[in-house]
Amino acid sequence: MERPGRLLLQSELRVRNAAYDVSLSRSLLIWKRRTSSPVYHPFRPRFCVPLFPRRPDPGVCHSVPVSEIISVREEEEENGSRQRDDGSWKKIREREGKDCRQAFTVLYVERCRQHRWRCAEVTFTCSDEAVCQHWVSSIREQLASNTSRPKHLLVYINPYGGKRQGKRIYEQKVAPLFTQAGISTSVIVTEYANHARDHLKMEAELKKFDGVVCVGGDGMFSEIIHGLIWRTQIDCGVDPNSTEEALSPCSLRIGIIPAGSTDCICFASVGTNDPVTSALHIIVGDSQPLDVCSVHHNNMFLRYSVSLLGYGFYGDVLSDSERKRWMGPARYDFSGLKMFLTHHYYEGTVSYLPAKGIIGTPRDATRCRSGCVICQHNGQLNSERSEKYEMDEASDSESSGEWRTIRGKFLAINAASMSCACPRSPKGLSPAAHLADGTTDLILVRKCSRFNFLRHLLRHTSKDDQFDLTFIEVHRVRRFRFMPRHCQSDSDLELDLHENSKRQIFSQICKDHPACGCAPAYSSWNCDGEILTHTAIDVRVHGQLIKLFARGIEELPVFEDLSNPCAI
Ligand SMILES: CCCCCCCCCCCCC/C=C/[C@@H](O)[C@H](COP(=O)(O)O)NC(C)=O
Ligand SMILES: Nc1ncnc2c1ncn2[C@@H]1O[C@H](COP(=O)(O)OP(=O)(O)O)[C@@H](O)[C@H]1O
Ligand SMILES: [Ca+2]
Repeated sequence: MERPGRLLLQSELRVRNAAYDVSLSRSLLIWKRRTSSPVYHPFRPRFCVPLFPRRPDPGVCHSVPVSEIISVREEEEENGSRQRDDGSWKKIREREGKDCRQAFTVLYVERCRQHRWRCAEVTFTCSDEAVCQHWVSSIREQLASNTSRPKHLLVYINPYGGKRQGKRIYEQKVAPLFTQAGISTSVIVTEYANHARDHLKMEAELKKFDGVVCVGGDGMFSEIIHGLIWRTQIDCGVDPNSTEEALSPCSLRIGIIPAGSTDCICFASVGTNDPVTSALHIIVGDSQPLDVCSVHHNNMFLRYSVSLLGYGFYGDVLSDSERKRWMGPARYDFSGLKMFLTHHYYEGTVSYLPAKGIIGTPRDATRCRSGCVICQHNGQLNSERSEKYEMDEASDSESSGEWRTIRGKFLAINAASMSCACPRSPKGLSPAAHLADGTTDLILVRKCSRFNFLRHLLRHTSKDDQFDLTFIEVHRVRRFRFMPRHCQSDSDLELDLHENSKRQIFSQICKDHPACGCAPAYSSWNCDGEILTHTAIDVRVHGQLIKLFARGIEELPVFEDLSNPCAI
């Protein structure tokens, strides 16, 4: 068997007017300039920004992982011009040697600022046609042997998400890249809300595809997972409505092309909201598992959530902003300010099952990043647990008293299954939350002054810890329940009868008169950007139920000369 580092090909080729030693192994394509004194650097560095001064001069030596090559294209010289194999014409450069007859272009991923990826290209010329052919076929062979790359994709576009640019973004920025990478697509532009969900549930021929692409915002992504999770359970014979049954993980990966208002699922799993970056993560076949919460009311299934489940502040912001959709993404700023000033608090009881045996807490300084060991460790733990305890987990723990209960008045109750980072808050609602650790971070913001709540909110946008305040508590949990005060048991209600009846009458009178300062009894739940129809809910985390075409946010690489294959 061949060792991974063994060279498959090595030739002297030309890049523009300079000679390069070019080599291909299973893992890397390297081109290294032959002369030791660099005079002319025809290429941009692999990284757009010169972040790494200790690296060898990037004009002299480049390396690209084979896994990050997008495609290879043959170029042919004809009548003094060079013709691409796609038929378009390109003027040959004068400085190219006359003996250079054949050329091929490699398209590859280039990393730019703030986790953005771009498609870069390099053209190699060689005097021998056979050598050129050999290079092209060898690179293509390597790409074809990568089984994680998708070949056929089912694309859903929400034409009305965000600034209504979904269709244009897909056609102009994404589709040409898919074509270059040899990916075939079946595209559906949705005609009504829940079109994508219902198509996935009932019609889509999922066997034909290697993945689903969602062009839209968090609400559109929610439609896609509802369709896909439902369909997977039906196909696997699992009751999708069950509160206790373990759900079957979905095999098809989902790619998100951000074209919505918040796009926090894309931002928190890729590090940026950029359609080209997302398209490239899909092309190279990345895979990132993701936790999903199921939400039930009285044993009746309501919805799934992957990012934020928010009662109080975020629920009110969403309800208010839905009436202002015409404003586009700015509706959240408007409603956010309005709800901050309104300053409603809500009473209720939160019970939760703390996540035991896991590594990590919501107050950690470590962040969930590409290849996260915490997600790997806790993910493994979760699958062992579900094999061991099967369906009895909840009742067992309840009787053994593992559940904890908190009663109080809350400005907000937020459950973040991932950081919920987005451009508005680049570190997110729970900066240390993990994409795939099988837990959600339950954040309780108790009634406090407007000034204190503002301090908490502003800390989402600064380096300060938004949980380091006396009226905030945060717990990493596997399961939780919420019961608004007015739904509590008779004995509870009797205790508060006097105060309660006074309040209920008062709140009814005041429902349409918020200026009097009387708070309504209920808020609603914001579930990944959708309003839930019930306030009393039971939430359970299903670790790693779905997978994205993403790899988590990449750490900024620290290059040492020795780690660079060109320097060895
Ligand atoms: C006074 C300064 C206030 C700064 C507060 C910053 C906190 C912002 C945290 C936002 C967390 C958003 C979590 C994601 C929610 C989306 O699912 C949802 C729906 O997104 P979509 O419209 O479908 O893209 N958007 C909102 C705002 O509820
Ligand atoms: N063709 C359509 N017409 C109307 N609504 C749609 C359509 N397709 C999807 N939707 C709905 O639009 C809502 C918002 O979509 P989303 O893409 O998340 O944008 P935004 O981030 O601006 O909210 C989602 O709830 C989705 O179900
Ligand atoms: Ca999680």
